[in-house]
Amino acid sequence: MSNEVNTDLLKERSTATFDAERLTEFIYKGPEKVKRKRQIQNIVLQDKFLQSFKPTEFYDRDGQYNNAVRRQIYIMDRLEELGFRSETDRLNFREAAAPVELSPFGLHSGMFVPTLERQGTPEQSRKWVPLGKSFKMIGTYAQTELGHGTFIRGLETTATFDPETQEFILDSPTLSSIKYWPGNVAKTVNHCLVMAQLYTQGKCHGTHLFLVQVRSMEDHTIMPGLEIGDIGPKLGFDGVDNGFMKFNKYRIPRMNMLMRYAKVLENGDYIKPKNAKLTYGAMVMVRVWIVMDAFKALSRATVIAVRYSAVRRQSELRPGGEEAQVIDYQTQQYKLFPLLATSYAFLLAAEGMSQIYAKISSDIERGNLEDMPQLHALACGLKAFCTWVGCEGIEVCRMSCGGHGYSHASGIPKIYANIVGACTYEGENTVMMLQTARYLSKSYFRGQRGESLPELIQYLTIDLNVKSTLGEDCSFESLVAAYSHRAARMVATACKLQNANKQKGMPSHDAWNKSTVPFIAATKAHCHLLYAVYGIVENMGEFMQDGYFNQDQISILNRKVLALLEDIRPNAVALVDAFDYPDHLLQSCLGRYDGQVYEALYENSKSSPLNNTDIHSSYYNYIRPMMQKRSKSKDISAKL
Ligand SMILES: CCCCCCCCCCCCCCCCCCCCCC(=O)SCCNC(=O)CCNC(=O)[C@H](O)C(C)(C)COP(=O)(O)OP(=O)(O)OC[C@H]1O[C@@H](n2cnc3c(N)ncnc32)[C@H](O)[C@@H]1OP(=O)(O)O
Ligand SMILES: Cc1cc2nc3c(=O)[nH]c(=O)nc-3n(C[C@H](O)[C@H](O)[C@H](O)COP(=O)(O)OP(=O)(O)OC[C@H]3O[C@@H](n4cnc5c(N)ncnc54)[C@H](O)[C@@H]3O)c2cc1C
Repeated sequence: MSNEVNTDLLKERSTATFDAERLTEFIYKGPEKVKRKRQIQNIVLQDKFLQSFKPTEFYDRDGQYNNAVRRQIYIMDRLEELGFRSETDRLNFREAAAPVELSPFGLHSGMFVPTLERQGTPEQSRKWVPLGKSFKMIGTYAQTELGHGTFIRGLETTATFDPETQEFILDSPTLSSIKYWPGNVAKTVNHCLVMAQLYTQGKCHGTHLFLVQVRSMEDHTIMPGLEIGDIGPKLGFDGVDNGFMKFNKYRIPRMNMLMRYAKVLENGDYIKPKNAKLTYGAMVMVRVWIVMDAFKALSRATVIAVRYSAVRRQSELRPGGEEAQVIDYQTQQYKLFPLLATSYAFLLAAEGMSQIYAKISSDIERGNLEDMPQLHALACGLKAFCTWVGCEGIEVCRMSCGGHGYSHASGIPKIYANIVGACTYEGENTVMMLQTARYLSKSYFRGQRGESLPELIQYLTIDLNVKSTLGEDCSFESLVAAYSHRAARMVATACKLQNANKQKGMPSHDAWNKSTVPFIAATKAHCHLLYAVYGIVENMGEFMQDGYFNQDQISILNRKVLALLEDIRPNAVALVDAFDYPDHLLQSCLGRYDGQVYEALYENSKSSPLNNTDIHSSYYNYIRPMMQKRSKSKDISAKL
């Protein structure tokens, strides 16, 4: 490979109107943090073991899982040796060391240990959390069943208290009650946090979490009374062993129920939690993280597509002129620049969401549950919105790289295959949006009654008769007002339909169901408040429906969006460079910093396993016999 940087990319970088390094410092919160991140990434780059892995797509599933376990355990050991204690250092190391591989221990660190910490009594946490943190106990979060994922109240696994033995008996009474999907259940873990219907004194008290040992701590054999296995290949997540698990009257001690909020006493008495939804805390936390995952996935795809578009030349823009960089086509800019802006918006939204989560979750820990519904609504809506928009955007990035985007060598298919799972896991997106919609609906009616609303949704009470004051400058205030107006109008419309349904005599659940399509649209509009001119132009109908904008204003917006493409054009490469994703993190022949994409693609294709031999065994096994048979055939059409 040549060491030179592609001349087009060099030019792009030299003509940027701002210093990309300053923006990188803003993203990572200061020059010292950027320096530290790069140092850590360099440690990974110098590490011979970590660099010895071929791209994951060159391994079969068994190989991918095996490599994932091997690599992740090596990462854990190295983190210990290096003495990295800060969460940021550890995350930077992990991301650099395994940039496109999901960890078979992800749910252990991401859900299992935090849930033990937050949902266990102080005594339970003291006992289990150190075991989890030191990986003496490896666990996961096992909730979903063959028959139910969304509807947690419909889960069928039972945990029946037996006061005689002071145990819970876990059982899978039906086929549909078999746990199905939980990550890392199949081969990796020896413990699970199992969500099951609690029965005591003959009464069901709803779903609760239980710590269940599923494999022997000595030899990893499956505990008697359990059936466990892998669910098979999926769209992505190849390094993750999503599993099934069936309980056959399997006993665990009473104290293995997580009892921070709800309790079962020795005599079988049940003590209710302050709020039954506290058991769902782990899901809320992961939904918040997913917003950051959506940012990472979309921004990586955007870096790849923008850099490649600056290097790729195709067709003549000026008749008879040189072939143009595809980034100079207005249509290409319209595809990619809004995604670049969206990436930045997602980053800020994810950071804002994390701060809100930290504040409200610490209130909850202290027993103040007042803001729980607001946190839930925000996390559900943003998780769904950012994963939907992120996935659509990644697909646009892939297609904007033409044919090469379709190759794994572009790096984009893997980004997509992993993040698209997030539209489903941790709450299917439509269902999540409808949770936010319920919150908006209730808040709208509260606003109508003159009650005060939390700051984020105070816009629901604005006067809908006011028209836009947007002028040539497309001021920030006029844009925010437009989004608020559109969302408020759409929420009001959906609520009015819900009300009209009720007034027709429908029971409230039907009145709700028969207004959920407009509610989803309204909730998307609510989440869309992150956007500016592009979002209006793309959804013009919704902004115009009640004549909020006049014809002149629409023309202003259409002109503005095209002018913005021109403003961004000289800065597009610098704006993606600022994310500061090194090549080994992107794992993309198209998104390389040096832009040497053709050399990289050509080199990469040589490592395809099909190139191990010039003549493939299938020639001897099938093609040659077929040709020999045909050449002996009397059929003249087979003779050349
Ligand atoms: C490669 C390239 C890399 C490059 C790119 C790099 C980027 C990386 C990209 C890749 C990523 C890497 C990551 C790897 C690891 C991932 C592992 C995956 C983990 C997945 C784990 C899971 O997948 S684990 C299972 C999750 N499974 C759910 O998520 C079920 C949803 N289902 C519900 O969540 C409930 O079922 C549902 C609907 C709320 C109703 O709940 P329900 O029926 O009990 O309640 P009701 O309907 O009766 O509601 C009664 C009232 O409670 C309110 N309420 C409900 N919940 C509440 C709450 N939490 N807080 C407050 N309030 C709440 C509700 O809003 C009502 O309020 P109101 O009355 O005011 O209307
Ligand atoms: C990659 C991946 C990893 C996963 N990891 C885990 C894990 O570690 N642990 C775990 O416990 N689970 C895990 N899951 C399972 C996941 O959490 C569930 O699949 C998810 O919650 C969706 O539930 P479901 O499959 O029941 O979908 P369903 O609810 O059956 O969805 C099917 C359709 O019905 C619609 N629908 C359902 N209910 C409603 C409603 N009330 N209103 C309107 N529409 C509705 C949905 O919108 C969807 O279109 C994982 C799933 C995936 C894909």
